[in-house]
Amino acid sequence: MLETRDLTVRFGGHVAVNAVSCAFAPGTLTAIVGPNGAGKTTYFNLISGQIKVSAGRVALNGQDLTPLGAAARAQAGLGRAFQLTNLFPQLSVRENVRLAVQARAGAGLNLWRIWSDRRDLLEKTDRVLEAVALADKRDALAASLPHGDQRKLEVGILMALEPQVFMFDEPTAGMSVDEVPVILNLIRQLKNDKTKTILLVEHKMDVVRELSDRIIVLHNGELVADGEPETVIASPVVQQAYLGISPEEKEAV
Ligand SMILES: Nc1ncnc2c1ncn2[C@@H]1O[C@H](COP(=O)(O)OP(=O)(O)OP(=O)(O)O)[C@@H](O)[C@H]1O
Repeated sequence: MLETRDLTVRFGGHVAVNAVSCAFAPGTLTAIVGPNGAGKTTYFNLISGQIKVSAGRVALNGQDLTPLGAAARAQAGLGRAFQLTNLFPQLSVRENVRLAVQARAGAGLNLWRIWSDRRDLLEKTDRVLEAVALADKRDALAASLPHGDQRKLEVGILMALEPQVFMFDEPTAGMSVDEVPVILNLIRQLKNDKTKTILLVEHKMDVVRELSDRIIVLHNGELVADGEPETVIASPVVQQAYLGISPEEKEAV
């Protein structure tokens, strides 16, 4: 169970995330929605350890992660897709995944190690490449891939690391229409696993509606709604705060 308790961060006088308490169970996908500037990415940054909290705590399976930096939190089981910064651009697609598989297996990050004795790790690398639909591009340099393929590779790296918690911040941003379903399928596969905790920041409501078991809404840094997707989407607070229409206007439409 991932939990945030009274999680708060202030930037100068501005409270970007304000006392957010929430728990996320394994086997669930929670979408985090809210208008621009609501604090969604900042909430993610506080959870994954990219920024320090002003107050409150983050815990995973009862372990207090708050004092830990981002790397230690990743070790503890938090996995976040980082808009391509996880990639090694000058390595091939396969080597990128292979290093993640190797790291997960505790085999270290030595690219030159002889791999023939670890057939299981090579097989896992190939399984991940199949899963992210990059098997036919395995020998291409990561840097040479189109944007959508780089995002898929990043998800593959994350899958190879097998974190307990997967955090996706607008995973389909900048993708072409035909690439979007591949990423959504991957997230669906992770969800079907039933053991992973998945958090998704997403603006596209159709994606949110389709994938999520639960939606939480942030507005001005505060948690203002939390519940089943249909109920939350229909709630006045979302109609007003997120979609920008008041219930009266909606009547008129
Ligand atoms: N490092 C920072 N220093 C100062 N202010 C910041 C910092 N990071 C975020 N903010 C402010 O905190 C607020 C929340 O920003 P955040 O990026 O978390 O919102 P968001 O909900 O993810 O928005 P979007 O949907 O546009 O990505 C904004 O007002 C933003 O300007």
